[in-house]
Order: sequence, then structure tokens, then C-alpha cells
Amino acid sequence: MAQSYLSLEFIDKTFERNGTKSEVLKQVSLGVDKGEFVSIIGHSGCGKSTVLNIIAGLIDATSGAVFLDGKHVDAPGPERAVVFQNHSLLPWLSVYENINLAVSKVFRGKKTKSEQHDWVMHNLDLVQMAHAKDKRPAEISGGMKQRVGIARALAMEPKVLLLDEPFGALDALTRAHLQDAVMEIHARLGNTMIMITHDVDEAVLLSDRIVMMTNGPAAKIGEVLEVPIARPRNRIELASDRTYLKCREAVLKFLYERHRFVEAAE
Ligand SMILES: Nc1ncnc2c1ncn2[C@@H]1O[C@H](COP(=O)(O)OP(=O)(O)OP(=O)(O)O)[C@@H](O)[C@H]1O
Repeated sequence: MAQSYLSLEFIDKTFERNGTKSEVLKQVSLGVDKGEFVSIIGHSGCGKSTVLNIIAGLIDATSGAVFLDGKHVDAPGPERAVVFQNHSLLPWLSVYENINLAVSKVFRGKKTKSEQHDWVMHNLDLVQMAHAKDKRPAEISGGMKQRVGIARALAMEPKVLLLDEPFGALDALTRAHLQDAVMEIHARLGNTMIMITHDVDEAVLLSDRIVMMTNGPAAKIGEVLEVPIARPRNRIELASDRTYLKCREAVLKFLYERHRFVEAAE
């Protein structure tokens, strides 16, 4: 069988702390096509970030392997850029300098200084943040910081953009604006994107497929839902779209009927 562009093959992950083992992931396998937008949804603590961090190479799988574009990946690399929930900008650098730091590292010897400058500005334009290029992170809002984080990740020209609850800390309106920005970027650049979210509407709005994880311990992929909605997508029009509502219901049923989160007993 042909391997997907990004392929997770039989991933197990067991953490060990003070001699106690906890089995977090069991036999997680997933194939993602080039240009696909895939969301991962599941209850808190099931292991979503662990999956993303294994793809990013930030943590090792206990067994199994990740392949990207035919190559085994087991360490971090610029072809897999991550955007975290809380921006990870360096506070002493300006918006421009934060992105330039990544650009100069990835494109050293490949782009001239002037090309690097143009590339930084191009990516700031993509997220509509060029006007704030000289501001420091403390001087801009949470939504703006996330935009800069996305620009920095895109500027590395990653093969896969990994988004770990990128809008989780934002108010509803800012979140909606950023979701639209990410949809536009995805349409324009055709990047392969994997996003963790807790938000069912966000998952349906943005994704080509939604990966639903079972509750831990030993979480696995429970179901994968196709979202057969044409792009570009408009959130207002979709609010009454039958396919949208059916997808939404399928995810809600998975999360709240078949895999209800059981609070630990007090
Ligand atoms: N470095 C670690 N050492 C030990 N246990 C860990 C480590 N990282 C994560 N875990 C445990 O693995 C499980 C899955 O964590 P993970 O952060 O992947 O879940 P999640 O689904 O992303 O959660 P949330 O939705 O709350 O962010 C949790 O029980 C967590 O405590």
C-alpha cells in the first residue's frame, strides 16, 4: 500500500515517571495527504498533544514511527513547524526580529539578506501584521501574537504546519478572525495542516477530516470523519448547512455519547 505524505504508523507512547508507567497512546496510525487539513479532537488528557509532539519530533514514540514525504522523522526539524496555544515569541525581540530569527536560521546560505527581509515581510503580510513589525510581543494583543506565531511558522516553509490549540486562549471574535485567516492561508498556500482543538465548530469549519480520539489511558483513534463541504467556507452560510450540521452532530455524538469523559471520582 502506498504511504501517505505524512504517515503515523502504529504509534505507542508510555510515559514513565518515578517508576510509574502510564500508557497514553496505543496503536495510533494515521495517513495525511499533502495539502490536507486534519483536526484532532478528543477529551482533555487523552493524548492529542502527545500525538502532535511525536510528529514534531519533540518527544519520542515508545514504538512505531512517523514518516514525512517518505522519510523517517524522529527529531525536530523546520519542515514540521509548530504553533502552540500560548505564543512562544521571544519577548526581547520585535515582531520582525522574532520571524527573522527563524528565517535566517532556515534560509542561511539559501536566501540573501535582502531576500530574507522580503520573505519576513511577505509572511507578516499574510497574517496582516506588517504594520506591527517593530512592536515587541508585550505591546500587541493575544490574537496578534498568535498571528505572528503563525507567520513565523509559515516563514519556515514547513511541509507540515502543526497547530496545538492555536486559538484556545483567544476571545470568540478574535478566534473567528484567526480561523478565517488560517483558512485563507490554507487556500492560498495549500499547506498540509494538523490542528488540535476542543472546539467542534472549529474542527468542522476548518477540516477536510476530523480525527476523533478515544479517552485515555491507551487512547487510540476512535473514528475519522470526512467533512465533505466545498471551499471556500463561510461560517454564516454554514450555520444552516445540512452537511455542516450532520458533521457537527457526528462529532458531538462521538464525544458526548460514545466516549463521554468520566470525571475522576473525588
Ligand atoms: N512528559 C510527560 N510525562 C508524563 N506524563 C505525561 C507527559 N506529557 C503528557 N503526559 C500525560 O499524558 C496524557 C496525555 O497528555 P496530552 O497533553 O497529550 O493530552 P491532551 O489530549 O493534549 O490534553 P489537553 O486537551 O488537556 O491539552 C496525560 O495524562 C498527561 O498527564
